[in-house]
Amino acid sequence: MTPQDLKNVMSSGLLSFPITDFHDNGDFNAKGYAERLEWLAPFGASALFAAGGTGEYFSLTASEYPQIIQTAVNTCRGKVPIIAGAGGPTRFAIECAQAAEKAGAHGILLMPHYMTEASQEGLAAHVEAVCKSVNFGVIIYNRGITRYTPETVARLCERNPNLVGFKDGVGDIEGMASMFLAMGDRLAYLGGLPTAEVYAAAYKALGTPVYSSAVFNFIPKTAMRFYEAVKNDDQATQHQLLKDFFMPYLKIRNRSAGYAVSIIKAGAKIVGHPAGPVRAPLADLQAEEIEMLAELIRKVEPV
Ligand SMILES: O=C([O-])C(=O)C[C@H](O)[C@@H](O)C(=O)[O-]
Repeated sequence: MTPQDLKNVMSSGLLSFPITDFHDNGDFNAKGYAERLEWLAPFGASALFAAGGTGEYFSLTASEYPQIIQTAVNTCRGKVPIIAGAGGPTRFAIECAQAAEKAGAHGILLMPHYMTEASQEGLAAHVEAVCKSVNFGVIIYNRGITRYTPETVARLCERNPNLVGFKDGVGDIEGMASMFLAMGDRLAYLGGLPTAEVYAAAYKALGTPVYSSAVFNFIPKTAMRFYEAVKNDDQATQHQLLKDFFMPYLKIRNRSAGYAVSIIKAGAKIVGHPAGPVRAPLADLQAEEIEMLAELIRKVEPV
């Protein structure tokens, strides 16, 4: 897939980040992961991000990463494009990006560099080194301490034709509006805040309607229904689902740092597609919280 093709894929539809399956001892469970992707692929997401944030990229080892991406590519070939997470230290991000390209992924989402603060020049050098190490498309991820200004992104785009996408996980409306107005259709934009549904209508009004859904992992039909409601400006359905599901869901998610991922694994288990535990430093939901989540799921997708 060319970088331009990747940009086109990112320009419409609902995208999602599958969780990564682990055995009870924490090892990667390739069979479970393949079964999960087989299950999710037909629900209509326009691309799946393997080993992204919800896929616990930040907890994966260098040796298991290629296996995860290869499993995703092999399982989804001909069904749905696979974009791989890659990030952390520049050289590690390059190793991952090249492994993903070799495995047949369709592009990468360049995750934050972690830990240290960095100047715009430093961030630009990091992104450029990764872009130049591969031929396929690169999407940068605005999140945490990795925050790009429109000037930095404009310079990067001039020098790196394969930089085709910008994913926002910060939620600064002024920042996102400045980026979109400065870069226009040079980039594809993805709203990717934790529980992106809550921001979807606002981002659409800004001119960037595409978002990724983590809840797609366990209520894919509802996630698609919400996406259709946003697409068609059907506020009644959006508000109903926000009231019935998303707002009480946020209350559970906000009980603990890191639950944005743990709650997705809990949801998958509740609907009969368990992916095993999360890895430290995340923690799994408590029994009482799992029961609260199950109750909510029954409201929108009764079995
Ligand atoms: O890696 C990530 O940032 C994500 O997993 C993004 C999520 O899908 C986010 O958009 C959400 O929680 O809906």
